[in-house]
Amino acid sequence: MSDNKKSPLYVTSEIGKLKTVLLHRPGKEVENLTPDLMGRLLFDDIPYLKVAQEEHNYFAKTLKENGVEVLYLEELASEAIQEKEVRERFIEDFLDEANVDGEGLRQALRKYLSDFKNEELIQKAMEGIRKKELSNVKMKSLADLADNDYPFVVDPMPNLYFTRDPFATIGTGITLNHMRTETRNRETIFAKYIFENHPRFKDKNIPIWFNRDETSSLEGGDELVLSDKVIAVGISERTDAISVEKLARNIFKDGQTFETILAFNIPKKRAFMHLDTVFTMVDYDKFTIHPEIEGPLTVYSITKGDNGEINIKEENAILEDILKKYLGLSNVTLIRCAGGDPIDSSREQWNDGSNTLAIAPGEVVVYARNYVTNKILQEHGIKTHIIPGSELSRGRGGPRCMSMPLVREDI
Ligand SMILES: NC(=O)NCCC[C@H](N)C(=O)O
Repeated sequence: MSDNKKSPLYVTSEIGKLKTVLLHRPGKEVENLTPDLMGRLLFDDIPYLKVAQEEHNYFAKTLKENGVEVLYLEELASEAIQEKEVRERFIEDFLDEANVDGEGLRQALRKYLSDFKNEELIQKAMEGIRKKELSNVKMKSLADLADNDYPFVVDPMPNLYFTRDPFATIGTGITLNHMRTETRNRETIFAKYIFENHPRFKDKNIPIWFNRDETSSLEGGDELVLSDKVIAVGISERTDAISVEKLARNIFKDGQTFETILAFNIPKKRAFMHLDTVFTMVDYDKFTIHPEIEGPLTVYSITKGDNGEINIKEENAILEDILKKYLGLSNVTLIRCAGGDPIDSSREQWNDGSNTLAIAPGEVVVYARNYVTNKILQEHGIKTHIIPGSELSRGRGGPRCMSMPLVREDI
């Protein structure tokens, strides 16, 4: 893929030196969480925003100090809607996807949003709109008069700081994902507008391997680029098996270097919502793993067949041997979360002990609170960049979940 090195997107591994990454600093959307909303909006507690932002700033600073260009979702999105026609289209799509029904309410919201500058409009779209914000806007909506208990006219999107999930960079393209839940599916509108309209990406012929109008779901936390030939995808609580097959057919057709997709069938449960909550790559031949998935794990290989067809096979070997075979390695080490101790590993996995972000081969960003696993990583020769995550982890995501690499060097 060396001809493509000028592409605004270029990711051929999980561990190549990280050059450009997309983050979102958590904003007021997190303060629109209430106990009644937590379950539906996929949080287990309400983070203290001030501290969550400080922790996030530390994360961004760690990346910048290590030579990474940090881009912010909120900035790219507001730069993408500069043209009046694009901004208007964005508002209409946003209202549709927020299920704002009834012309009276839509008119009130259009009027309310018309005063916002682009940056403020994007922030507002992210944070949600409380009913009381519309008290000065004349509204003629029967629904508003009748359903007066619910405090929002538009729900917040508190999971946006997990930039890993709504789209994923693979090679020089993306999957623009269809998410399992409505709350997370709404987030994909920002990536759609960025890739279609931002000068950095617009007209750059970025291939889209999977689009958000698909009916089956695929989420970025399940998509791991292990090498320029091999992709791992989780079949999980969030990603359907059929989505993996669709991705394989599209990516194999497109002339990229990828030849195999390893589909990891993992238990469907909240704590393991994506493959990257239980398995990440930390070095050429080393991976973190949560021991609880090792027993139930089944891996299927999908390879390029003749005439655009694909071959699907259940792999009958242990995970180390499957990885050795497809990655052409003579040795593979699986580093178990908290060394496999049943109590420490489930506690640390819950707070993303297995969810590392590699910034170079053998160098990862991890949360301080997972000190048992971090020490074991260090004993395996892995350099750990330790960041605080007491508030950030309340959303159930770690450093890999909070980052979407756009460019990495080849390994
Ligand atoms: N890749 C990841 O595992 N992302 C973490 C997403 C956490 C978020 N609260 C969610 O449930 O979707």
